Amino acid sequence: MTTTDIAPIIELRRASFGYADHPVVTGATLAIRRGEVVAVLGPNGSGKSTLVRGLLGLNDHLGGDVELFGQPRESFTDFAKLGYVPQRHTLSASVRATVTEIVAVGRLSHHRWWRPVIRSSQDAAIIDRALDVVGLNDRAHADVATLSGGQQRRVLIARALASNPDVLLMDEPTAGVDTANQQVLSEVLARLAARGTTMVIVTHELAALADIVTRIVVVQGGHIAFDGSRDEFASRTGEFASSADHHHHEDESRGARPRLPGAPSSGPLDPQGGARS
Ligand SMILES: Nc1ncnc2c1ncn2[C@@H]1O[C@H](COP(=O)(O)OP(=O)(O)OP(=O)(O)O)[C@@H](O)[C@H]1O
Repeated sequence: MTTTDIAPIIELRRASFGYADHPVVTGATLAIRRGEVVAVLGPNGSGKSTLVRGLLGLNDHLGGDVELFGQPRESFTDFAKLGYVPQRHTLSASVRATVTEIVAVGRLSHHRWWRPVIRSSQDAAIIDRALDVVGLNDRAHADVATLSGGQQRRVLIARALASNPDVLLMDEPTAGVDTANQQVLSEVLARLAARGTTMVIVTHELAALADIVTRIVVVQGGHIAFDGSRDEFASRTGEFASSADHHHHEDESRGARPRLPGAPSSGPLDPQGGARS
């Protein structure tokens, strides 16, 4: 392995993110390396989405450092390397588009904007492969409005995959999806993990992903309260029980107080924000 292989592809050092001048996530220190499958857990409103969106530059960066592929995020431009599947996002029923057309949007970042987008045969092959991974080849020409919520999530994952990202960041990919479709989605994620895809997955359904997750990060009250292996996490299940498999309830999500106990003074918890190496 060369140094570039082991250098983190995402690195936060005491990073803070929020909205306007209001910090929501503070002092987050985290390094994600190639091949890792990281589950981000935590109570509703603890700041998981703010953390993921923050490292992508989608909210305000209020302190500390963010490096993407070894470069400060402020000067980083190659966002095609980061595939993002946003939270609670399905495709609008008012937009008439086929599955292929939506997935093709993932190719846009590979085309210079001033040129008309002419899909090459290489693009077509990549789109095909992305649809194959999410098991939607047979719906390629279907109108997206005719798909179920779970299928639409898979279209969005395929769109992210079509940009050939180095890392996939997914915000609750299985939320609001029925059990059968959750199973299909877990299989999709397992297939991606088997291909060595680096993934950061915000989830309340750890059980569905337990086989593929290599590392768990718990966000609690805007801090990284735990960062460790599945085994370390399992040995502290009691402490973090409410972080995993806590079903999402929209009503209690905003402004909810963290339900997890306070950080103890020893062990993998770091009250300063998780500065562990
Ligand atoms: N667009 C926004 N503008 C202002 N404040 C926001 C915004 N989005 C989130 N917040 C604040 O940040 C806090 C954390 O929200 P965030 O969505 O990051 O939590 P979460 O852990 O992802 O929650 P959930 O599990 O419910 O998705 C919220 O309680 C809210 O106060």
